[in-house]
Order: sequence, then structure tokens, then C-alpha cells
Amino acid sequence: MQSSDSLQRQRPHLALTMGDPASIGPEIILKALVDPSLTQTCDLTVIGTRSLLHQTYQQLYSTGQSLADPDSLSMIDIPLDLQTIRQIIPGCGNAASGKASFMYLETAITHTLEGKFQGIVTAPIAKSCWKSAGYHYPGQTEVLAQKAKVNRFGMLFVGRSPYTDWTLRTLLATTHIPLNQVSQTLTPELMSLKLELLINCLQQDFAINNPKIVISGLNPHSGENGQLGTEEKDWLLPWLEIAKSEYPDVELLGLVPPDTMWVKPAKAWYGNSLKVGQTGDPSRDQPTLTMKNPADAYLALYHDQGLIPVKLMAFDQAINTTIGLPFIRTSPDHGTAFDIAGKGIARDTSLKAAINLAAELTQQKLK
Ligand SMILES: NC(=O)C1=CN([C@@H]2O[C@H](COP(=O)(O)OP(=O)(O)OC[C@H]3O[C@@H](n4cnc5c(N)ncnc54)[C@H](O)[C@@H]3O)[C@@H](O)[C@H]2O)C=CC1
Ligand SMILES: NCC(=O)COP(=O)(O)O
Repeated sequence: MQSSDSLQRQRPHLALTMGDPASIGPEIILKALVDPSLTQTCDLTVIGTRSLLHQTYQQLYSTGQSLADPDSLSMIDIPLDLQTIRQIIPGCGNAASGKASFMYLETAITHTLEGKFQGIVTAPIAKSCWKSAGYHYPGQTEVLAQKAKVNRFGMLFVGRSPYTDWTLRTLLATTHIPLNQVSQTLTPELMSLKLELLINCLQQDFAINNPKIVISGLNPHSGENGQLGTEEKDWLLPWLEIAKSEYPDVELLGLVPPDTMWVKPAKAWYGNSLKVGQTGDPSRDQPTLTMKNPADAYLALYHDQGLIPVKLMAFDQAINTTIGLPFIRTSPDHGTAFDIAGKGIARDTSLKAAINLAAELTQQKLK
């Protein structure tokens, strides 16, 4: 049996960045952190601007929703000058909010690399606001990787079905690049790198020793034998055959046509929850798993190929996690939602899931 001392030592300390302060970030943080179950397994320190959390608190107080009191939160407070504060208006992301969100992330990374935190949960930022503020990164993922001095990393989405408890894991081979650059960016080397990262993550972080991974084709019908695109025939299929021989303990399936690839995961996600007798409300229906032996992970070749199905099935429940870093990083699957910022209607479900997953994965690493 473990002593309470060793359990205490294994309790992860996570940084939670406020994201873009003009977004729903402050609101979902105040909503999530009122839930005591979140801090049962980890300690959380918010990295942001306390006065802006106060503003959100005041703004939403009259809605009668449960909110954490900003003064009660463990925080690294990054005060902003009055002129910047005036420029930060809910729903209006701009250079000022972009600069603040970049500072929150940088601070979280610095403290984590120094050992103060074992993981980072990031609220959403807007890449366009970073650009306006002069930060030219495709997203938070690349900043994390650069500052951690890592060049082998991946963007993995993880979602646990509320209907069946099945876990959907989707790794993107390419991420934030224009569609017309996907084909030339994909190479056998890149695919091997992403596959290796995914297998390591499944085995080490999720304790799946012999994972089953499904890999998508690129073109309609996976190229239809060269008639609808040649990448599959030219190199993706030969690459897959080599990968199969390199990983005899891993079941690699593919190249599955990108449209049909999502039929089985959707069945595993929904189960028969919408059959007679079931209400469709996951909190009332009994979990049922109808798909036998669904895959442990899906490797999609580009952003929308992977994220359209993830968001259709799991929006607000899935988590974006960066794999390959020396620490855990998770984030909600949604963005800044400027259209609803300040309105009090943002859901905190994905942020809570991101905090819970970060705590779980960090504990796994600390064992
Ligand atoms: N983790 C991150 O930092 C992410 C950042 N983004 C950034 O967010 C910005 C906006 O992206 P969009 O494509 O518009 O996606 P979005 O996720 O911000 O919004 C899409 C729709 O979902 C709604 N929505 C999003 N989150 C919600 C929540 N928690 N509760 C209730 N409704 C919610 C929004 O109101 C909107 O109608 C972009 O600048 C993008 O770069 C996008 C995805 C992830
Ligand atoms: N579509 C996912 C996304 O935009 C998240 O990006 P990042 O800021 O976590 O790199």
C-alpha cells in the first residue's frame, strides 16, 4: 500500500492558461473550477490576469450560474496595463488579447520546464490574434514544441463516448497547413514519425500494448487504384506494408477510404443508444457497446479529414493533446467562440475533460 506521502508526491500540479481573454476562456475557467471533483486528483494554477477574471465574474454573476470566485483561485497573475485592459472586450479578439494569450502560454511553458508544473492545460487562443500581435505560429502546439526543443510531436484528439464509454483517438498527420500543401507535405518519413509517436503514446500513456490503428487514404476511395489520385499507389501503400513489418505487435489497417473510415468509430461512439427504449440523453441511457473490437486509434492525413468526424461525434467532449513533449499538454477541442463570449452560454465540458485527462496522463507518468 502507498503511503499518503507518496500519494501526495504523485499528485500532479497543472498549469491552466486563460487563453485569449476576449474569448470564452475566462468564462469556462470560472465555470469549470467551481466543480470540486476537478481538483480531487490534481492541483491547478491558473495563468492569466486576475482582474479580467473578476470582470467576467461580475458580468456573469446576474445569470445565477455557479462560478468560482477569482480570489479563491491559485493563480500566477499577469497584470496588464490599463490601456491593454481597455482593449480587451469579450467577443472582440485583437492584437491586445492575442499578446496576452501568448504571454500566458509562455509563462506556463517556462514554469513547466523549470519543474513547477507537470502538465499544461490550455484554454483556446486565436491564431489570427497572435498574428496581429506579431507572433507567427500556426498554433499553441508549435510554441510548446519549440520552447521544449522538441521536433517530433503530434496533435492527438481524444474523446470518451458518453453513450458507450468507448474512447476515440485521432492523430493528424498534418495539421495547420493549407489544403493545397497537404499532398507535398505528406512523406513516408512524416508518416513513420507520426505512426511511431502514436504507437508510443498508446503503449505508454494509455497502456495499450498491442494497439489496433486504422490509417486513412488521402484521395476519394483511397485513389481507386490510381484513377482518383496516385499518392496511395505511388507511396502510401508501399509505406504501410513496410510499417506493418516494422511493428509486428501492432495491428495496422488501411488504407481505408477517408469517407467510410468513420462509419465504425461512429457506431462504437453511439452504440445502440438511439434504439427503442433509449432516450438519446447519455445521462439517462445505459451504456451499451455494440461495435466489437473497434480500433484504438485513427491516423488521419489532414486537419479536416480527422476533425470533421471528431467534432461531429465529440464536440465539447474531445480533448486536443500534444504528444511527444517532455510534459503533458491538453486543451479543449473547441476554439475561442468569440461569437458567444460574455454571453454566459459557453459550456465547460471540454475544458473539464481536458483537465481530467491531463491529471490522468500526468499521474500515469509519475508512477
Ligand atoms: N485549442 C485551441 O486553442 C483552438 C483554437 N481555435 C481557434 O478558435 C478560433 C475560432 O474557431 P472556430 O472555428 O470558430 O471554432 P470555435 O470552436 O471557436 O466555434 C465554433 C462554434 O462552436 C461554438 N462553441 C465553441 N465552443 C463552445 C463552448 N465551449 N460552448 C458552447 N459553444 C461553443 C461557437 O459559439 C461557434 O458557434 C480560431 O481562431 C481558431 O484558431 C480553434 C480550435 C482549437
Ligand atoms: N484545430 C485544432 C487547433 O486549432 C488547436 O491548435 P493548437 O493551438 O492547440 O495548436
